[in-house]
Amino acid sequence: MGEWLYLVIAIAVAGVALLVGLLARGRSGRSVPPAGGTDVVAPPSTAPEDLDAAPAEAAPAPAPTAPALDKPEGTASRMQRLRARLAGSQGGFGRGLLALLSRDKLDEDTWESIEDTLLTADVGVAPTQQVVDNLRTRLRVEGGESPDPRTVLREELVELVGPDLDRRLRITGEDGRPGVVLVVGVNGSGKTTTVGKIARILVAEDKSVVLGAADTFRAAAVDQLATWGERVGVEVVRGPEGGDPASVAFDAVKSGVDRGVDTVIVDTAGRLQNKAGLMDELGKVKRVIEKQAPVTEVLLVLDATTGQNGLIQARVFSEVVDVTGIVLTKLDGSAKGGIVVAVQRELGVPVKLVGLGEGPDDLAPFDAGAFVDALLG
Ligand SMILES: Nc1nc2c(ncn2[C@@H]2O[C@H](COP(=O)(O)OP(=O)(O)OP(=O)(O)O)[C@@H](O)[C@H]2O)c(=O)[nH]1
Repeated sequence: MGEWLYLVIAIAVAGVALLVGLLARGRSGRSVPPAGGTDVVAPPSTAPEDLDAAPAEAAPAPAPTAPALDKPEGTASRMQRLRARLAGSQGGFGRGLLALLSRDKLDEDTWESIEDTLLTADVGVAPTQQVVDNLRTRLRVEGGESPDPRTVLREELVELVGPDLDRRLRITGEDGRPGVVLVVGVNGSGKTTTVGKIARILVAEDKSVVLGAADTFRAAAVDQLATWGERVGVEVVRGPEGGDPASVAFDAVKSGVDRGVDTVIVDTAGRLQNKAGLMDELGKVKRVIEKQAPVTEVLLVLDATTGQNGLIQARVFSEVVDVTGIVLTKLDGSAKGGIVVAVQRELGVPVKLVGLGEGPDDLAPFDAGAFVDALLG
């Protein structure tokens, strides 16, 4: 009798289990168990138009968080976009040269037009003469097949721009200390904007950065830099308005050293009232910084639209500080890309970065081949 009772109970339990199993299967509509044997249940099938609808049971409200940070544009898309912009602003100059060189007959009038085109693009007198002489020699048809003007022009322009110059930014320090980038240049050349843009490039490359707002002369510049920093979560060290720029620079580099960041970038004031004043101020900023860590890069920011005037300013700055690289800004607003050649010759320092717009990611490393390709379209 006892055995019978056990048997009946066992059959009843098995029956209930089977029924529950069938019901569950019917509800989920699934015929295959989730792969991997986990207990993750696939979400109920949702019609596409329902995807945006809020779920019936709202998720708990997110805890208040810090303001969302900007995600700086990645290198590949930035470069592609800016190359197109460079071609847009400089293409006329390059394509104009190519059209002249592609004429059936290269007479004296044509050579004169080629020379004028180079001079108008701010290449400078001596480099223009040199490139015209080389083109004349190489494109002289001496029987046989005539050389391809595009290939010859490309090679000559790349050579003019300097394919072998070391254009790497020295943003890394030694002995565990940060790299220190000092950014100098006249008012309005785009220093503060450039400091912000470089910070974004570094953040996009997962580098840690501190900014020093040592342009204490102009309160707006300090606020402007603070905004650039906030947008990408970078610390900006600032001092009182009209305070000592060297002291802000010192504090910024100290903070960078203490926090063990990769790079400190210091923005400076651009007053050019007289050379002695500038020398005193920038000299002091550099000396004071170097109590903490060596300055690894001094970038001179030059506005490409200022032509010969810009070159004179560049010379004054290079006499005051040991410039190691040039940032040519506003190339988007000037068809005079030849200034790259002129300024490199003038200072003996490579152009390392070019500014191609007011957007936060409109700064690109300079590359001779890519630049000439953009000129030729
Ligand atoms: N179109 C264009 N505008 C730029 C570029 N770089 C900077 N600018 C603009 O130039 C103006 C001046 O830039 P700032 O960064 O304030 O110049 P600054 O040298 O720091 O000026 P001070 O603080 O007065 O010394 C701003 O309106 C920038 O948006 C560029 O590459 N292209």
